[in-house]
Amino acid sequence: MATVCGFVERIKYRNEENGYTVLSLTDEGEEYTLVGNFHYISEGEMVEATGPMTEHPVYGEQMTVETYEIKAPEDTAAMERYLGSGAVKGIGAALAARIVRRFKADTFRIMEEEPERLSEVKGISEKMAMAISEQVEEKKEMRQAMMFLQEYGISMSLAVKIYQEYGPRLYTVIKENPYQLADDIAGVGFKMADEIAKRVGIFTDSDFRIKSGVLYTLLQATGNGHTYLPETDLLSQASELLRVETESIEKHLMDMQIDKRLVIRESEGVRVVYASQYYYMEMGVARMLHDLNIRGREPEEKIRKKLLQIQKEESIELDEKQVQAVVEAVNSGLLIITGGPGTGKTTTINTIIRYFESEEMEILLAAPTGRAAKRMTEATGYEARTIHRLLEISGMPGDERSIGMHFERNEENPLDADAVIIDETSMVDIHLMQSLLKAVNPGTRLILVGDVNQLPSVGPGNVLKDVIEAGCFNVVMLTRIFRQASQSDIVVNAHKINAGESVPLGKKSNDFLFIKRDDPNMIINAMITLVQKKLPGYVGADPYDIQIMTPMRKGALGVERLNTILQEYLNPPDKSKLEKESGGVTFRVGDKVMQIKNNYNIEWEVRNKYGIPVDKGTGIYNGDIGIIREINLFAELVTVEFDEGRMVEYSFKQMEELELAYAITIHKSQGSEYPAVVIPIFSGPKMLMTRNLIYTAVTRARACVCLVGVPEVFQAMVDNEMEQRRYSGLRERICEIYDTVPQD
Ligand SMILES: Nc1ncnc2c1ncn2[C@@H]1O[C@H](COP(=O)(O)OP(=O)(O)OP(=O)(O)O)[C@@H](O)[C@H]1O
Repeated sequence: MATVCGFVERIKYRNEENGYTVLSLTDEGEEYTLVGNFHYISEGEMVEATGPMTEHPVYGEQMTVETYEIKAPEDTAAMERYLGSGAVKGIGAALAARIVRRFKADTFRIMEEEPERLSEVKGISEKMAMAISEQVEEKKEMRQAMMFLQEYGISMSLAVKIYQEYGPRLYTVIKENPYQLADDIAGVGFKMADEIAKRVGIFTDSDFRIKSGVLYTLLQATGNGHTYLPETDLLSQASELLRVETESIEKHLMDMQIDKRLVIRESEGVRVVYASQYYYMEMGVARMLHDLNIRGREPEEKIRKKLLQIQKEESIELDEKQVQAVVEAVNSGLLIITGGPGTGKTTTINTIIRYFESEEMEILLAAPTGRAAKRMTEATGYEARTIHRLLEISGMPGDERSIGMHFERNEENPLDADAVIIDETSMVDIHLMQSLLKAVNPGTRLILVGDVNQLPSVGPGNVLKDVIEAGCFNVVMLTRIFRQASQSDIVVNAHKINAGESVPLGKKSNDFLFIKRDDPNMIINAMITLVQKKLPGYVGADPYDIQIMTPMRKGALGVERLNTILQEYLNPPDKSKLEKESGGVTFRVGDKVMQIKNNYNIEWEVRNKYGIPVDKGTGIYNGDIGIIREINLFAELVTVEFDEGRMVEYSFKQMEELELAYAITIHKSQGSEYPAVVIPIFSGPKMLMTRNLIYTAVTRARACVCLVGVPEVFQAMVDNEMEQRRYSGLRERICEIYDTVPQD
C-alpha cells in the first residue's frame, strides 16, 4: 500500500457518470498515475491518495486508489492558483508563482495595502503594479468567496460559476443548503453537493438532502431512457443512494408534489413519479401532436387521380398501403409511416415529395443524425438536414446541456414550410420531439417515418412507439417486402428476426453469412480476415467502410478491447506515423475514429488538391466516422477527415470527443448504414442480447452481413423478446387528451 500527496497535473480520462478517473499527480517532483473513482476532481486540486501500486501491461506503474482526500491547499497554493487563473488581468500562471514566491502569505495584504511593492517582482512595472492593485480591490469580494469555496474542495472554474450565480448569498447557500447548487449550477450534481454538505456537517436525513436525492434518482433514470419511475423503484433506488430508510423518503414526496417539483400519477394501477419537467414535457408533446392532427378536405378521388399520373411519370406502381400513405399525407396534419427494411418507406416518401412538389408546396426533410440525414438526401435527391440544424441550434459550443443552448426555430419563429418529413424517428427522444413540435405550426404537415422495431432513442422516452400505440393518429404500417428486396437475405432474415422465427444459418447466401467460431480470440481472427481481405473485394468497398459492431463496451469482445487489437492489425505502429495518447488510448495517424457527441460549432473545410479550402461549414455529430490524417505535436492539433473530404482540426483537449472506431457498439450504429457489417456473436448479458439489438445490427448492412461466433447464441438473441422496459407515459398522455377534448 502506498500514499501519495500532491497536485493533480492532468486528468487523462474521466467518466462523469460514475466518477471513474485516470489522472497524473506530482508528489515532490515524481509523477504518478492514479486510477479510481473520484466524486469530483479537477486539475490543480491537491489530493492525498492511498492504494496499492500495480503494474499495468500497457500503461505501466499506477496506483489503484482505495481512499483519497482532497486537501485544502495551503494558503499560498490557493493564492497562487487564484492569481494564475486569469482572474486578474495581466497575471498568468508564471507571474502568479513569482508574486507568491516573493510575498508568501502576505501576498494579498501587499496587493491591497502596499501595491507599489509588487514592482519588486521581476516583470512588473510600477504602472502595472497599480493597475493590478485596482483590480484586486475591485475583486476583493470575489476573491474571498473563491478562497472560501476552495475550502470545500470546489475547483476554481466551478467557484466562479457559483459566485456569478449567487454573489454574496453563496455563504448562506453553502452553509444551509448546498443541494441548491445541484438545481442551479450546470456541472454540479447531487454527488458533489452531497460531498460539500458532508464537509459543512449537514446530516444524512436533512430534508434538503433527501429531496435533492429524489430528484437526482429520477434524473439518473432519464439517463436510462425513462421519463418516470414507479414509486417503489424510486424509493428503493433513492434509499440506496441516500442510505436512509424508505419511510424517511416517502414522507417528502407529497411535499415535493405541492412544490411542483414532482408529479405523482397512477399508471396501470401503480403509483408512478415524474420529475415534473418530464411530465409537462410529455403533456406538451401530446397536446402539440393533437393540435397538428387536423384533417384536410381534398377529395380522395382527386388525390388518387393525380397520384396515378405521378406513378406513370416515375414508372412505378405503388401498392395499396403505399397509396393510402400518400392520400393520408395529403389530407392529414400528422402522419406516421412505419415499416421494416425493404417495405417501401423510401419509395413512399419519394412519391409524397413528388406530389407535394407538383402542388408547389415547400418541403423540409430532416433526420436525427448526420449520417441518417445524408442517407435521406441520397435516397430522395432533396437536401435533408439533422433535426438540430433544421431547428437552427445556437448557443454554447459543443455541450448540449450548456446554458444558452437553444433552437432559433420555436413557437415564436416556426418553420416556414408546408410539410416537414422526418426519417429514422425511432431515434428521436422526448426532448427533441418537444423542440421539433414547438417549431411546427398546425397547418404545416408533419410526417414521421421510422421503423418502430429498431432500438429506441438513446435519450428518454419511447416516442415513436408511444405515438403509434396511442391509436389516436393516422398510422400507415408497411409490411410487404417488395420483390427486389425479397431477393436479399438481409431483408428477409431481418423480418424473420423481427417475427422471432428461426433464421436458416447453414443456407448458402450471398449477403447473409454465418462463420462459426466458439472462442473470442478465434472470432477476432476471423473478423480481421473478413475486414482486411475478404469483404472489401466482395462488396467493392474500402476496409474502412466495413464496420464491426458489437453489443457491448466491456469484455473480451467489447468495443474497448476490440479496438485495441484491431488497431494493432489494421493500423500498426510505424515510425512514419505520429501518435498521441488521450484518455488512456493511443491515437495514430491513419486510425479510424468516431465523434462521440454532437458538436454543432466545430469547423470543417474541404480542401482541393493544392490544400486550398473550397468549402467550409460547421458541425460534426455523434456517430460520424473519419480517419486521422495528421497529428501535429507542436501545434497540439489532430486533423481528422470525415465524409466528403471534410477536414476538422481537434485540439488535443478536444480529443475526448473522439474514440477509435474499428469496432463500435450496435447502439452507436443506429441511423447509419454500411456496405458490410461484421458482428461477433458470443455470450453476453441477457438484458443486452436481445432481439431488437440484433435486428438493429443486421439492418445496418447494405450489401453483406457477416455474423461470426456461436449459432445458438444468435438464435437465443432472436428468441429474446425482452426489451428493456422503458417507463414512458406519452401514450397515456395522448389518450388522456383524446378522452378529455371533444373531437370534431
Ligand atoms: N410499389 C413498389 N413496387 C415495386 N417495387 C417497390 C415498390 N416500393 C418499393 N419497391 C422496391 O423495394 C425496395 C425497397 O424499397 P424502399 O427502399 O423504398 O424501402 P425502405 O422501407 O425505405 O427500405 P430500407 O428501410 O431498407 O431503406 C426497393 O428496391 C424499391 O425499389
